[in-house]
Amino acid sequence: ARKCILSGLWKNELGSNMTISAVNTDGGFTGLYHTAVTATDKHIRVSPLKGSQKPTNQRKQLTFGFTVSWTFSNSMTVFVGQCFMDDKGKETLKTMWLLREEVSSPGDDWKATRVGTNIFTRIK
Ligand SMILES: O=C(CCCC[C@@H]1SC[C@@H]2NC(=O)N[C@@H]21)NCCc1cc([N+](=O)[O-])ccc1O
Repeated sequence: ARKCILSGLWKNELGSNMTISAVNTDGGFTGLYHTAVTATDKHIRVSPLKGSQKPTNQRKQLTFGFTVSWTFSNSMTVFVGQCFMDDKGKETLKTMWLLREEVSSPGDDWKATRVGTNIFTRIK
């Protein structure tokens, strides 16, 4: 494919994997996220994701964003990124994320958000 396509199965350098469903005409998509890591001692479970991308007819290397609402912890992560394709047609999703945990009081708000990067590649 000469254009990045988000739908399919992806993994990142932490060992997490995600499945993105078909992208609809307005760029919306849903999927499932299975994180390999967690900051809680909770048992990790698959969590839903919802996102949107710029329609591919405009961009080859499209930008996107998605939200994962964790089913096992009162926290939420948003990912934003871009799909890059090398000259062999290999796609890479370079992303940054914000992880917001639920804290018990506004006084703890300062420590409630973590930030990081993740790189995703396709799982054949
Ligand atoms: O762990 C999670 C959900 C999974 C996040 C996985 C991240 S998303 C970015 C990165 N990429 C990826 O694949 N996986 C990781 N929430 C913990 C928040 C939390 C922390 C504490 N605490 O630290 O005390 C207490 C209560 C809490 O709810």
